[in-house]
Amino acid sequence: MIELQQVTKRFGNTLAADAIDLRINQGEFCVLVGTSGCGKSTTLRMINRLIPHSSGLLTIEGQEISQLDEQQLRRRIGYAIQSTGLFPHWPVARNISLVPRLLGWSEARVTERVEELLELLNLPYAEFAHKYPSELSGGQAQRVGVARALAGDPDILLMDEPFGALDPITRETLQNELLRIQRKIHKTLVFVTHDMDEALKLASQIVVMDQGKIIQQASPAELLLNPANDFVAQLLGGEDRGLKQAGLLRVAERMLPLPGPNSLDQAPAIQLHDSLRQALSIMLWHQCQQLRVYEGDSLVGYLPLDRIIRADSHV
Ligand SMILES: Nc1ncnc2c1ncn2[C@@H]1O[C@H](COP(=O)(O)OP(=O)(O)OP(=O)(O)O)[C@@H](O)[C@H]1O
Repeated sequence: MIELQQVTKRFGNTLAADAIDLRINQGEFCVLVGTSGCGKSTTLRMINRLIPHSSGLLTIEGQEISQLDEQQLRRRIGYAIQSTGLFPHWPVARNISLVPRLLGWSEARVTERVEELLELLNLPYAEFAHKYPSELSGGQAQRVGVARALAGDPDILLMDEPFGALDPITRETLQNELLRIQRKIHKTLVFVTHDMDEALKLASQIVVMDQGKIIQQASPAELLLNPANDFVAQLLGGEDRGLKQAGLLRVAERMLPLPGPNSLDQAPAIQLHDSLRQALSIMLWHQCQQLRVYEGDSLVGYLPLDRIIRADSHV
């Protein structure tokens, strides 16, 4: 668990972090979100001591981080940033192996780890291990950055706008991959973004910041239902909130059993795990009011428009 108690950071007269109280449990995907200059990056960087906090208590598993040695910090906390920070004159494999080497792992263990991580990030070893960062696309470089942050098998992964510079499609792909990876490795993730949609998609807990302070901490669903004030509501997109909420709900939650054989032959299809927002979009596009719901190749039910709008509607 990461715990910040009354943690403050001053840069001269600027209060970049103002008495932050925050507790991030093991396995949590915590996203810090807010407008530019609100103190997200400062808060993140205090956790790996890149920025020393001015006052307050900042502990990891109960240990004040100022008491941890450099080696322990490096082992326990991975860090990925937007510009990737890859060394341009080192090939991918060497970039990824930086922390394991610093930790004194054997050559065989380092190689095994690099292979494992490239596979996890969907970068085939034979194709990518020997490439230089300049030979990678933005999305591939970002994957290598994430692989490098995970290399020492840290308990905690800090990510500062890692997908901020990518085009929307690559960005979405990497968001999905990060969710897939997190389901597999179950680290404690602290992720900074100014993009509320990204926060809603990724987070188990969202921390909204403004002017160095935490304004609200809640799950995506709670935040959408009960924004603490107008500022949070505005960050959530005002009247778009309904659509964003639909983006968090799965078709599975509203689907109904099939009314009878062949009764829906003409209806477009959707997958059980897709969102109600996707369902609504398909209905608008096809100008229809019901969809056939599939789990893989199997037809498992149907979703009428009324059930998107009201959970208690039985049509
Ligand atoms: N090294 C520094 N020296 C002086 N002031 C700083 C320093 N780093 C950050 N600040 C100030 O602290 C405040 C918070 O900055 P921070 O980078 O944490 O914000 P942010 O929310 O991450 O913003 P962005 O999304 O634009 O990166 C800002 O007012 C910034 O100007």
